[in-house]
This record gives sequence, C-alpha cells and structure tokens, in this order.
Amino acid sequence: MEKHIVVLPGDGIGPEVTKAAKGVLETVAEQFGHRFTFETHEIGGAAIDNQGTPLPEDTISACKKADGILLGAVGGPKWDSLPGHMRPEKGLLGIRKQLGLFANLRPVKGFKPLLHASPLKPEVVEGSDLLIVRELTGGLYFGEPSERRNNGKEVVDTLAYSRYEMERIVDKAFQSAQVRRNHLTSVDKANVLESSRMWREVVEEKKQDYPDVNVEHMLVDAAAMKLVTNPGYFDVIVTENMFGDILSDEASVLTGSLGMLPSASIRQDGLGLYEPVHGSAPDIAGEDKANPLATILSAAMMLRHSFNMNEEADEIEAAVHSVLNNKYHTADLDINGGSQVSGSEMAKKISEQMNSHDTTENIMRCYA
Ligand SMILES: NC(=O)C1=CN([C@@H]2O[C@H](COP(=O)(O)OP(=O)(O)OC[C@H]3O[C@@H](n4cnc5c(N)ncnc54)[C@H](O)[C@@H]3O)[C@@H](O)[C@H]2O)C=CC1
Ligand SMILES: CC(C)CC(=O)C(=O)O
Ligand SMILES: [Mg+2]
Repeated sequence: MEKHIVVLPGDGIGPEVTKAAKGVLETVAEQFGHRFTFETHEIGGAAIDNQGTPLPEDTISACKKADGILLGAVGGPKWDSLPGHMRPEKGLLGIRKQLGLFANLRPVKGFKPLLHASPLKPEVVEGSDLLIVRELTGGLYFGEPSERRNNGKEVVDTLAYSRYEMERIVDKAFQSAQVRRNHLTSVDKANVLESSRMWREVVEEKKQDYPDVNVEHMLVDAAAMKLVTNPGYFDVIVTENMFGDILSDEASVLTGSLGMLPSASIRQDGLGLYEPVHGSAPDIAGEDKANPLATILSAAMMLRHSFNMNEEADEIEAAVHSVLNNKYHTADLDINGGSQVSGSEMAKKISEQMNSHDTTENIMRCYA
C-alpha cells in the first residue's frame, strides 16, 4: 500500500521522537512491502522562528492532503513570554481545530516488563487497561473571550461547548466502549459547571442508543483519585478537553513514564494526527535522552486507525514489548537490572527486533 505521511517535529524533543518513529515506520514499510512517503513541515516554536507564525499555511495544506500526520510536541521556555495568540501551543490547537480532529484517544495500558517501573504498587497497576476519550476541539482551550481586563486587574477564560460537539464525542466514546468491555465512565464537574450539566444530559440521552454499554457519571476530582488507587475499575473514560488533558498525564504514571503514552487525534472520516501525550520536555531536549516509545506507539496507532494495518501495528507493539522484556530502557524508566540506552538506541532496537522476525509473541501477553 502507498501512504503519504506528514511529519510535524515541532520543538524540544519533538524532532528526536518523530525521527525515531519515522525510522520504525520505514522498517514497517520494508517488512510488509508498503511504500510510505514522508513530508516534513514546521509547527510551534520552530515555525514562529522561521516563518513568524506557529501554524503556517503550507503546514495546514500539507496536513489536509496527508493520509496520516505524525506530530512530536510544541513549546518551550524560549517562546514563553510571547502573547497568548502567538505561542507555539496555538499552532497545535490550531491544527487540531482546522482539521476537525475532535476525538483524542489516549490508551493507557502498561507493558508487563514495566510493572515495577511505576511508582504505584504493582498490585494496583496490574491489569489496568483503559482508554481516555478526550474532547479535543472545544472547551476552555478554545473559548472566547480569553483575555486580561480592567488594566490587568481581571482575567477571563471561557468554557464553551455546543450540544453537537458533546454529542459527537460521547457517541465516539460509546462506540469505543462497545468494542472494549462495555463500561463507560463520563467524567465531569456537574456539581459546579453548567457545561458539565449539559454534558450529563447528553450522555443520558445517548445511552438509549447503546443499551449494551454500562454507563456512569463521575466527578473529575473523584476520578483523579480513583485513577491511581483503582485504575482497573475503568474501561473507557469520556471527558471534556481540559479534564482529559490533565487525567491522561496522571494516568501515564500507571505505565511507568509519560514517555510511554501514545495518542490519536481523529475525526470521523479516518484522518488522524498521531502524537505522544507528553510535551516538548525542554529539560532533556537535545540530549538524546527522550523516550521515543510514546511516539513509536502513536505511529502504530496511525497504522491501525488510519491505514487499517493491524498486523503491522501489532508487530510494532510486540517489538516494544520484546525490547523492554530484554530490559532495555531509556533514562525515564527504571527496570531492575536493566540496560539504559539513549532515545535513538531505543528506536534502533525496536527496528532490529522487528527485523529479527522474533516478535511472534501473542500481543495480548505484552501488557501487564
Ligand atoms: N502536545 C504538546 O505539544 C504539548 C506541549 N507541551 C509544552 O511542552 C513544554 C514543556 O511542558 P512540561 O510541562 O514540561 O511537560 P512535558 O510533558 O514536556 O514534560 C514533563 C516531564 O516529563 C518528562 N518527559 C516528557 N516526555 C518525555 C519523554 N518522551 N521521555 C522522557 N521524559 C519525558 C520531561 O522531561 C519532564 O520532566 C511547554 O512549553 C508546554 O506548553 C506540554 C504538553 C503537551
Ligand atoms: C497545547 C496543549 C493543550 C497540549 C497538551 O497538553 C495536550 O494536548 O495534552
Ligand atoms: Mg497535555
């Protein structure tokens, strides 16, 4: 199959982790006889520096024509003093909005060899396998007005949603639950926020269409607690943009590192932007220390969700498992008696593992 992939490295560790994932995609293409072509474009701080805007027009038009988009991360202290509308993060928010990527799927599943890498007790982490379905193009990150007022003595941000925006993400979450364990937890703050009360109404209406799914409501503060005390309780979590952003970083603790969590930002027709959950990690950028596995696993999600290449995606996930099982890990992970490798070495090991054709283990056994 022929597929055209747009790569948006972005800032900080973004270029390192996207380079790593691109290498693994090239291995997939070789192994399975596909032809993947790549086109790189700027976004975020790099685009501000070179083109004066965090989201250049040519980046948008290339993404619109792509079969799949792979993004690293944006932002960093260099651009922190810019006004809000000029910041690197606006580039990422902008591309999600312009492409209509309303559903952010963040699977949280620990690899077995990393069971002890989490600071949580192994018996708490073991068996956790959840999916956060985060609304991605509405809510506080997009609401207007968002501004300083009264000579800087006041400030306002706006949390706005249309009923339609809620309905489509809630539908997506019910459908995700149907192909998993039929358990949906809708997370909100309905005791305080009007938007959350509408969100609950939408979930209540939609549940009539999915009678096989067991659905419940949970307040976000309680959900945050339960995620680290009883993560095995959850199957699919659906929530609005900011709550999903925060809960997914928290959930990464289950997997041992933020550097392990992949994500897919998708719309109904299958186009997707695939991006690690983490940010640009300026504290380790340029040191070849970053864990590339979140981005490599995001590339596997691209193969599965946008290209319908399930066997190829399985192959990547099995290779990640094998390499971790052989106790190779990057600096963010702690594997007892393991060998620490750099980010680029880790990526090389994944490709080598795939080329060795020794990743025949049942994928179901990869996860804790
Ligand atoms: N999707 C995106 O582009 C995102 C961008 N950001 C931006 O990134 C910048 C830094 O934000 P932070 O709050 O520091 O969040 P961050 O996610 O970049 O880093 C948080 C911590 O996790 C570590 N970390 C993150 N990814 C890692 C990886 N792959 N391997 C090893 N360690 C990893 C970092 O070293 C840091 O200690 C900010 O400018 C922020 O706006 C933050 C989150 C998401
Ligand atoms: C620009 C931010 C909203 C990025 C982020 O933290 C995320 O999407 O997880
Ligand atoms: Mg985030």
